[in-house]
Amino acid sequence: MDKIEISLDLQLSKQFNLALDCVLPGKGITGIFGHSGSGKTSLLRFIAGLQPCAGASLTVAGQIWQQGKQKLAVHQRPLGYVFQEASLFAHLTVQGNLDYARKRAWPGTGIPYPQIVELLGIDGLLRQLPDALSGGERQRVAIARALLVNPSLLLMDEPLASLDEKRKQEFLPYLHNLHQELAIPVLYVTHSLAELTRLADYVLMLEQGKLKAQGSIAELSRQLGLADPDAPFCVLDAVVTASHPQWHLVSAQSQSASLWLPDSGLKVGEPLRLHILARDISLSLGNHNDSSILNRLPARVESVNTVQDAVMVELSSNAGALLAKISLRSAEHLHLQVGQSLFAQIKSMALSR
Ligand SMILES: Nc1ncnc2c1ncn2[C@@H]1O[C@H](COP(=O)(O)OP(=O)(O)OP(=O)(O)O)[C@@H](O)[C@H]1O
Repeated sequence: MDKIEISLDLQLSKQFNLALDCVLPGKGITGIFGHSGSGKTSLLRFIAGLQPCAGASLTVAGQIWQQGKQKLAVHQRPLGYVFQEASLFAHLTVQGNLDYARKRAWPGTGIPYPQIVELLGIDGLLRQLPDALSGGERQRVAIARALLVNPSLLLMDEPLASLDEKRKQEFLPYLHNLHQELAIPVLYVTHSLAELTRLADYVLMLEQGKLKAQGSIAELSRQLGLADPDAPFCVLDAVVTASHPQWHLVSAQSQSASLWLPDSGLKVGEPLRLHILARDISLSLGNHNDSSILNRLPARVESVNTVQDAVMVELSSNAGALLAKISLRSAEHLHLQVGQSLFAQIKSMALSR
């Protein structure tokens, strides 16, 4: 019931066909990820009702948006849409833009207005005109406006694309905070792995209009981590379990493993998404407790692949799937083989959010 069910076969041009049959979670952020031209925006446009597709079907949280001849028009779909560039009304102040959305809100209880304003940090901008805002501020207002219509589904098409790297980093915490509060699903289009692994709970990977993979970030961790040739990584979800102020460290639980990591003002109970570079994981045949490395996880070698001048080792551990990048020399020295048991070592200082 509480899901998004999509089935479409859309011939957009002679060369491009978007064909999908999938069920997405009815809560949390689903990242729609793929290279340029893979069909991400076309999928959002179909969901919004902007891209017609005969014979397709779409159900959102039990409500049929399209099936057979039945089809809700664009204005009948309770959704919010945030585009790459914020499309605010230039003649209205920020307050005016927000009021416009509030007057058109769908019935039901969404996040209350004062909380939306606070979560997106736009309280000080309400009297300004859109032209006086920075790109990041405009996008925050655009998100607030999209939420104020009390949507059942929020569509975001590369909302950070127009921001420079510094502004993106400033913006991400707002999305992160919002994520904690939102009860509705968000479909978030991006081709940035960093954004995806930081924000998404679930991923739909597209390739040339077809579904390449779908699953939780943890399930697709290896596939996603290997997709970044410059800095392969793995992702672990953890929860802070204890604080150790005397060492400026916290303990966090990831599946059944306990990890040490730097205390950057983290609270006990706080969920974390750890992004670990493959080059920050070393391997050892024994459990060397005489080293400075605090995190030593028993692991099993799942695959060993030589990639250019290094060796990528996929591992399973009681913290989740790991990826280690080691030298050819080290791989030879350890006689690495699939099925081998060893220890994955991760410096606490290498564990960052
Ligand atoms: N209305 C249309 N008519 C014909 N072809 C279209 C139409 N809309 C999109 N396409 C084609 O469909 C393909 C997918 O486009 P789409 O914009 O959905 O990809 P994308 O993954 O969002 O790309 P990007 O990341 O570059 O925005 C492209 O080859 C595009 O040229």
